[in-house]
Amino acid sequence: MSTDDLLKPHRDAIDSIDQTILSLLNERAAHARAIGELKGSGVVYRPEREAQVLRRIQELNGGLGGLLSNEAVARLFREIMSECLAVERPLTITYLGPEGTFTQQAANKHFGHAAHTQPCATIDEAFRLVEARQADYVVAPVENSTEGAVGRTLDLLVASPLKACGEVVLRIHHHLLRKVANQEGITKVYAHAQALSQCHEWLNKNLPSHVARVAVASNARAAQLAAEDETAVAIASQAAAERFELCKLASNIEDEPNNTTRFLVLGHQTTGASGIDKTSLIVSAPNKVGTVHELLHALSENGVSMSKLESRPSKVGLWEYVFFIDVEGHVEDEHVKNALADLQERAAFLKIVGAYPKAVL
Ligand SMILES: O=C(O)C(=O)C[C@]1(C(=O)O)C=C[C@@H](O)C=C1
Repeated sequence: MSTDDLLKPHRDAIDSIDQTILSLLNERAAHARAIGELKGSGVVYRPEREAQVLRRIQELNGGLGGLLSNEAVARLFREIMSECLAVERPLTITYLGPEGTFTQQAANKHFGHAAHTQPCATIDEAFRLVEARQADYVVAPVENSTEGAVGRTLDLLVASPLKACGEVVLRIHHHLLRKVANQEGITKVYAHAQALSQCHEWLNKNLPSHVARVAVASNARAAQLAAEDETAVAIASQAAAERFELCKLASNIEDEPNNTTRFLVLGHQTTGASGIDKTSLIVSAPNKVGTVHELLHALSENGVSMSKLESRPSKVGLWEYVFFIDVEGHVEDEHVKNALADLQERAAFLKIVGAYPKAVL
């Protein structure tokens, strides 16, 4: 028997399975449309339900012991839900552009590719469009595992009326990109300041010292500049390499192999509990000895675990600080509710930025 003959029964089986999958996908989309009609002019995107759907799929997949990894099935169902949601109403997500930034990658990871992503010139503008209801959600970076907090986002969180309804965790890989596929005659390397510092050791070891390091607004902008200048290289993502048709001179050049950025998704809605949630808070303490300890005690006394604590100058009084705190659990959970009530009594200022499902993907 020829190879073609041997392939045939498998391909026939795949054709028939695809037909079944296709009709089931359309059946699923019809239910989504019916749900959308029931929601009327209300909020269509339900992060808590999406997290539950993805977690259930992973649980079912684990039980099946099939060939596909939990990560793979979650990615597939992420896209299925994205298309089903677009049947209800397509979403517009703002982010710090240009196209090809890690934030756009984070937006697509969280909302899938049926959502329309809209690049903005600044994080401020990305927030403003959503605040003015000209877009549905904003995705903004809050912290990087090697670089720490993204100050501008944290400052915007203090004043913005938007609420956090999701988080995205993205592994960051940097590549060295150039218009031509060789290392000769390189005079400068363009990158975002954070990428330059995240690849500092690698650059010291692998590029001659006369190569100038030029910080630009984003890694995608760096890729764009490298596409216009053959003597330049850029540090940027795979997406930027593809978008600007650049050659990859070196892959994964970040010094820290677990380099990860965490993003928040913000919109106008409050999100219900999904079962595995986080709550983001902003707290400021009166300027007295021991108050920070007292604030944190309000959490531990009520059995609430903290997953992040970041402080920044409040910009109001000299030496006054605001604290960005993430806790495990949802504001509707009894122990979190009690901790927040205690915190409210001890803090000069308390803002609940939002409660949202822990990232699944
Ligand atoms: O359950 C809903 O509310 C739906 O709209 C359906 C659905 C889905 O495709 O499963 C789609 C969008 C929502 O964000 C959550 C889930």
